[in-house]
Amino acid sequence: MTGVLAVTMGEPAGIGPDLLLALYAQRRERQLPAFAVFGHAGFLAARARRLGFDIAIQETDSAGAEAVYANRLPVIPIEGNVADRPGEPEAEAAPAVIAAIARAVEATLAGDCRAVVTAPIHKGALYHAGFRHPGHTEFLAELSAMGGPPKLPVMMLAHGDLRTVPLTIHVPLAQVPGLVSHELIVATLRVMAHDLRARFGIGVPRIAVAGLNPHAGEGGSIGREDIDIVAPAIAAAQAEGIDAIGPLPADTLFHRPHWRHYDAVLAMYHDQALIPIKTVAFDEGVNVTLGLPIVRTSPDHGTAFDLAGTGRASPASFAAAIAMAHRMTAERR
Ligand SMILES: NC(=O)C1=CN([C@@H]2O[C@H](COP(=O)(O)OP(=O)(O)OC[C@H]3O[C@@H](n4cnc5c(N)ncnc54)[C@H](O)[C@@H]3O)[C@@H](O)[C@H]2O)C=CC1
Ligand SMILES: NCC(=O)COP(=O)(O)O
Repeated sequence: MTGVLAVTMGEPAGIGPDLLLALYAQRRERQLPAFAVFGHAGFLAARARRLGFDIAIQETDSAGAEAVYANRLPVIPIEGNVADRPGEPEAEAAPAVIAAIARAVEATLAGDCRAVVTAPIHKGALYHAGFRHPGHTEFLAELSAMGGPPKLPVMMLAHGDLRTVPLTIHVPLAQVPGLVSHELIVATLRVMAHDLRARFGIGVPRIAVAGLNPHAGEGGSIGREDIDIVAPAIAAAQAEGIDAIGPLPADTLFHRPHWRHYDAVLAMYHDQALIPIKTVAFDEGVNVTLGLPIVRTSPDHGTAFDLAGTGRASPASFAAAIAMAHRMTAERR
């Protein structure tokens, strides 16, 4: 697999543009693989000036980006109304934010780029502008399906050997019990088992499944979902040869000696999965989407409007996302 990594510009009012510019400025000392930014060139130049970066930007296409990268930041131009106003999201920028993601996926599916690394989007700002996907994860699945029915995308947060997956993602907590189903658990375990092998090189991945209820239901006295739904789904996955165990109490599962026995944890909802990673590794955690025909990674943090345009945001998680996308595609170059 040849070419650059496709980095999307993300929410212009957030820290994503600051970080990708900072990483380009530090590309040599960090030994970063070549990347191109799918974004608005004028906006990126303005943000670079604001932050005091002496970065030359060159508009190009995916094929020309690798040759440009050594001396100029390659930008695959996305047109639109994108202003340099840190901390002030504007609905007019939303079409360019969305188009940057769509174009990056298109180029990667076509084999012109190696993988997609997304800068954070502000979900509220995009919903306001009519974006109908909960987040990148579901949008990427739809784009990757190229008009067919989307496959199940699975969100994983990863740092070292701690890897967590939320079964349900951006849904109100009140809806979670109704969404925890036999089919979704088995399908998610299949994707995890497959991609832990294919993307992470783990021969026989061991997956722990967290219970939905406190103490995994305490034998049914604190909710029956773990007995009626989660346990039978794990048994069905085991019958297919997937090394899954549970349901285990979510609070003690993340006690360090415990999670080290597993290659990944399937949690039942967003915060159950993301809090452990963001507690131990907010600076270096990576969000990686499983179940796609392409590699997609992202920093684990969001748009941090409070830091945008200040130069104070840490690029470490973004750098880790780039490094993971590089590792996952390097052996196929
Ligand atoms: N992959 C994506 O597109 C993601 C998008 N988001 C979106 O970001 C928006 C804001 O979300 P929040 O919950 O406020 O989380 P956030 O991660 O943007 O900020 C939480 C706190 O962490 C700090 N922080 C974040 N990144 C940092 C960095 N690189 N260096 C230093 N400090 C940093 C912020 O200043 C803030 O105090 C929401 O719209 C959310 O949906 C959140 C996570 C991922
Ligand atoms: N909390 C994780 C997050 O918001 C990232 O979602 P996505 O945009 O990667 O689907």
